[in-house]
Amino acid sequence: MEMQTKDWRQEQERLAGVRNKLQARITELEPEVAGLHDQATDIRKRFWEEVTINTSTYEDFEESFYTINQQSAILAERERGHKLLTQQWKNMNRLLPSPYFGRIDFKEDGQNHSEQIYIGVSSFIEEDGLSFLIYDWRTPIASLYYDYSPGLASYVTPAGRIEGEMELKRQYQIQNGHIRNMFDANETIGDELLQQVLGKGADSQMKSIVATIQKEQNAIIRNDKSHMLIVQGAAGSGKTSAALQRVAYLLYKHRQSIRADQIVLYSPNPMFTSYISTVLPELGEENMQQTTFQEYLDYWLGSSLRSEDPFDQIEYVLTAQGAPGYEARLQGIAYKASEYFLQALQNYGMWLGREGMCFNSIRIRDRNLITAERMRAEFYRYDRSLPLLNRVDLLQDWLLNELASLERLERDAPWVQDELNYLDTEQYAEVFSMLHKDREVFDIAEQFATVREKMNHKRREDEGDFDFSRREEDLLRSRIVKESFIPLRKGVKKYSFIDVKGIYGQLFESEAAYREKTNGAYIPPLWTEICRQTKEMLLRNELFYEDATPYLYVKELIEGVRTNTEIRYVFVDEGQDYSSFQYEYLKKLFPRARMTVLGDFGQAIFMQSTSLAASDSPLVRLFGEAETTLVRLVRSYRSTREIVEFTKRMLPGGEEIAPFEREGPKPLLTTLVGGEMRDAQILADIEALIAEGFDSIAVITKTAAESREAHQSLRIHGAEATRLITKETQDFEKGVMVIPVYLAKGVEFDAVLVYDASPEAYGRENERKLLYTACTRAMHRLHLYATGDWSPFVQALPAHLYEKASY
Ligand SMILES: Nc1ncnc2c1ncn2[C@@H]1O[C@H](COP(=O)(O)OP(=O)(O)OP(=O)(O)O)[C@@H](O)[C@H]1O
Repeated sequence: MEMQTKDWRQEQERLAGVRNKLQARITELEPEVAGLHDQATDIRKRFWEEVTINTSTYEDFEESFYTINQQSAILAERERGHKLLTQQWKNMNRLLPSPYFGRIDFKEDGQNHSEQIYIGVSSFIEEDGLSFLIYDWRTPIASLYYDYSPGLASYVTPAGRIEGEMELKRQYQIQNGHIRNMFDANETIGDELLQQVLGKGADSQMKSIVATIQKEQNAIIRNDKSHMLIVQGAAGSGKTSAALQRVAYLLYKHRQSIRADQIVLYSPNPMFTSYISTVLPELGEENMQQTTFQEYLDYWLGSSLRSEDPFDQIEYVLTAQGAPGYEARLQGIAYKASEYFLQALQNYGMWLGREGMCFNSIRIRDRNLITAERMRAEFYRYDRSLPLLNRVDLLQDWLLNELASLERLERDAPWVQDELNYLDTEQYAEVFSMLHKDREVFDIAEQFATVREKMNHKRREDEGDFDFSRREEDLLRSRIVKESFIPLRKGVKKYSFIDVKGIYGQLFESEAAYREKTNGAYIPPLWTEICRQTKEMLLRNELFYEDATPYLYVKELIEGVRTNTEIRYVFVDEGQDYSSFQYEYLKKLFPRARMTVLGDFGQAIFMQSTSLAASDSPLVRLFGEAETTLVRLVRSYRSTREIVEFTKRMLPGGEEIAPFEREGPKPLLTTLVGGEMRDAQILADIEALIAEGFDSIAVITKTAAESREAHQSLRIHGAEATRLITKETQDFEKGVMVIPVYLAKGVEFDAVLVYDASPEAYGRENERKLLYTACTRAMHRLHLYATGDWSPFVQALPAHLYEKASY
């Protein structure tokens, strides 16, 4: 929209005015911020010099205690003040180059003039403490900016809904204190600023979308009602962006009660973690905790068992077709992620309550101290109505008692005698001096003994005496035995007497046994082979990825559930890639947390995927319908209209996906006569893309194996600078890279080159979503290559959606 010059001038003047005030406040705060900092460090340094600890009398002690308390109270007060001021100071500095990005003029019903609301990344209030020069984007009134076009509008405050009329909505691009651009929005004109933002190139770091949050995204960001918020959103619809804005919103809204480390976000891989790590700091907030499910599994499984990671699992699924046992493994993956299996394990828990618990004998020096049989007998003696957990605790107490009495008996065991004989003089000396110390410590007894010695004119027992050496030996024996019982006791406390591996393993003995133990659970057809594979892994102290969560589930069924009550919000990104099992798990792990799950079933490329949106989705059942809100995002912001039109046709049900209006060339399908030709052509295309100014370019392959080959062969053809991305890659950088599709999830590139779009690569139904995921990583350009036929998912697309080339 054309802007009146008068408006421009006024806006420039206001901007200059606000910036002056910001600058003034910064200058004002500067010495205080610096001074406070000095003071605080100063006090901390002198802290222990000023308080002398005097404990000779009780009053002195009280006095010192009081001084310490007082000092630390002053310190805490100063530090609190310091933190607040520093925060303010930082906010002002962040505002200075670009104080705001939006403005609305709002006339509240019943008022006769409208108020100008300028919106920025944090609030800035006049010296008088009353008028807002800038409103934080998270304030209630700022939601008007995101939710409405000019016209009737309303927003919700803690006191109720405020209605009125929005007379103006204006967007600004302000850089280094200058207005670069200004747009007025009305019903017909879309989001100009968004148009501009989306036209730019991909970055190695995700950016905040605070200035252009869309209405449907705003609903996600500000949702504070449900226990479970599920977002099913098309590729590029801003799920991750909205999630991060939501974290910032929650931190603001609940700033009195929630810290950043009480929010945890599950990411698909470490590279993704680095990709999104700058968004919150950019918004002036601290980062939430970030982790992956794998990290958690590894932590709790400890060193006793090694779990495969999800990337090795998917690599197997994608590359091992035709290998013996392949079909069974696939069935196993699906089954072990299902609610059938969850139910089966719950039933198994009941069964274990009646029979079949497995224990590890407690052994000392290749000898059974307490056998598994004894434990089992003891265990099933307890009241059967008690839950498994409580009986395990009873058994634990019993074991600790048993150990105590066995320890006494053990002192006379032959091996202890052997050890005694091998003790060196140093160890003897140590015990000897211990015995003497004993004597000095009990100095009343010592004095008494001395007196008695004098009275009786009799020398008392000493080193040379028989009794003394017996005591010495006793002490040595008990020390030797104690040493070797410490680990046993520790083990019992950590439940290592429970044979979880055996308990999990015995589920996979035979079909009939499984049926019996799980109360007639559903069994997949290739069960016998699934059993064989599972047991083979267990024998090597390994677990398939699909077994890891169920294994922990069984472990906790018996040992009790681990919980973290600190965490208040859990975010799961790429939520379609988690099994119902894993969700069940997260729910238990964080009993006081609300959950936000974001994902796209269209990109469900792992076998254990969960549908997020279906009415019978296990996710909805997790907290129940009443506690769950489901939001769908269908507008795709990442890719140009041409790319979205192309990709959405690959998905059944993809019709509902709507592109944001941004134009570019159609996807290009290049057919080549051979692999050599392909590599040469890909290199030429990369050169051309770089010349066009694109600097984030990804050659996407189906598997890691294919990535390695492609990378190798592209290098041979001259692409030295190309980077190979593997599951170990920690940082996301710009440039040209080769990457397997399952690692490219969640990130985006200026240009995507699908290395091999043949039927061999993407032919089976479960490969459809892989191809879709690969293609939807592209923002501006999409190229596909094939050396023979095209994948059926490409062939099925109408020809007007792409260009063709062949060499
Ligand atoms: N409101 C918005 N304003 C500006 N940019 C946006 C907005 N929403 C989304 N985007 C941009 O669209 C792109 C895709 O966003 P994002 O990665 O959050 O989508 P996603 O739904 O998580 O995608 P995927 O499912 O493919 O991982 C990003 O570049 C993001 O900055």
